[in-house]
Amino acid sequence: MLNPTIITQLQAIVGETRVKTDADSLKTWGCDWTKHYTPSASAIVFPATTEEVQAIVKLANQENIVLVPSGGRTGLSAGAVAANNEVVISFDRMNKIVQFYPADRMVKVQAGVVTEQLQQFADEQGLYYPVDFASAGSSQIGGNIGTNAGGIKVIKYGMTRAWVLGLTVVTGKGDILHLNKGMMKNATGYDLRHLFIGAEGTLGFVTEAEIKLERKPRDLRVLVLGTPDFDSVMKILSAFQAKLDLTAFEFFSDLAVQCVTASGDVQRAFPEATPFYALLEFEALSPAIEEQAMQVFEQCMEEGWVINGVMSQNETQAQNLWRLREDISETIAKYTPYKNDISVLITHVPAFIADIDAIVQENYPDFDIVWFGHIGDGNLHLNILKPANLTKDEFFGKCQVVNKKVFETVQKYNGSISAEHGVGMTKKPYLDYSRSPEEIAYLQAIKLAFDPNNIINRGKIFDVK
Ligand SMILES: O=C(O)CC[C@@H](O)C(=O)O
Ligand SMILES: [Zn+2]
Repeated sequence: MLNPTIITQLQAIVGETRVKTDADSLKTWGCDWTKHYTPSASAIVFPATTEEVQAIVKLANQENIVLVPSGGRTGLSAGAVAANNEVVISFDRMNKIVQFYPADRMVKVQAGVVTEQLQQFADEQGLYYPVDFASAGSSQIGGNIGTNAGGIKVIKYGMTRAWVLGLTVVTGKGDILHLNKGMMKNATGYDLRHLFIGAEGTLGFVTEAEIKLERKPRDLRVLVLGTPDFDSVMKILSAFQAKLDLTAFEFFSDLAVQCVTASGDVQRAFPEATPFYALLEFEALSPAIEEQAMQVFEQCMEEGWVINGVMSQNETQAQNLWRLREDISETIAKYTPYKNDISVLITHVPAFIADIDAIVQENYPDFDIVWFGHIGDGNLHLNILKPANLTKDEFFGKCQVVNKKVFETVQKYNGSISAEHGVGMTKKPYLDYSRSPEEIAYLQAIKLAFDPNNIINRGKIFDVK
């Protein structure tokens, strides 16, 4: 329970109606999509400017109040969950496009701008914001920056980091910093902007960002190829990459397709089921490129790597094929899945998957496993579905035991325990499988340099003394 005088002080900063303490609001803004924790926020505050955020941070330092940043609440690692009576700072009101710089192909936005809103703005200018994922309709740019969000176009366009040219932040100390100010070139020492990207809001609040835009892709074609086994998926990747510049390369298993098509409004790519599918996309900039793609497709069929496949003939078909991949996460949510978001070098993917498969077969003989992911980037999403006869706690307990083996394998291949969803609270106990003790000590020192009283997003990624 928050002291009523603090509520009054928060209201004095943001306005009386901009502080919510009713049960519904505490529940809604106190959590993200993670199902592991019970939200327990003490208040939700909706600032409208960087200066208001600064005033809140200064008050929090004086009164020792812990703050949790909240964007579109689509996170999957509990990075934006308030489970310990924290005050949540929501960016819902900071949703304006601030300024467009056509000569720089850049736009300055507030942190609460929704990803899709930015994509649409870019489109209206004849340009393109390439970071894309299924939750683009809800996720906010500030949250994307916090997790260095990836998604379905990383193979060509990189992660969110590649598109952030500048940041305005309020540090945990309450200082406003303008980092890199949108410049392409700036060789003046440490680039603090990059520390805030992927920091999951532990160093301070991102309030505005300068975002680079790109030329629009043209004549995109989507191919879905059914494969007899996982190894064929990687052979298909090499065959296509040798001849074409891909804008996406994803994979998923037939169980994923069963879950998506069960929803009723998405069709299979072709009638017969195959164990795995590769989805790839490229720009058919000329008939020769399209011809080249068909040749590789035929070569893959001759090699036995592809059993069946289709190529989109129009935009609607392309969208339907994409939905087979993009709808997976949402359609499996009802099974309370235990999620892994792991990555290794592409070189190691075949051996890594074989090891993970052996662990899964031995330890989860009775559980349904949905395999999918951005395998062209070496990123696998492993989702274990909860059997109806187990409670959530029993199920997560069992998965956590097996998780140790999964993460030992990640470590064996020098991989990451979180490729794109972040560490938050769910992956915090496993951080040392990907980061050395020396590295974690530097991270903790950096955290305390920006947030000496440990006011912002306390207990996320790692603990500090
Ligand atoms: O739900 C998941 O495990 C992955 C969600 C998202 O990163 C995706 O690639 O669809
Ligand atoms: Zn993903």
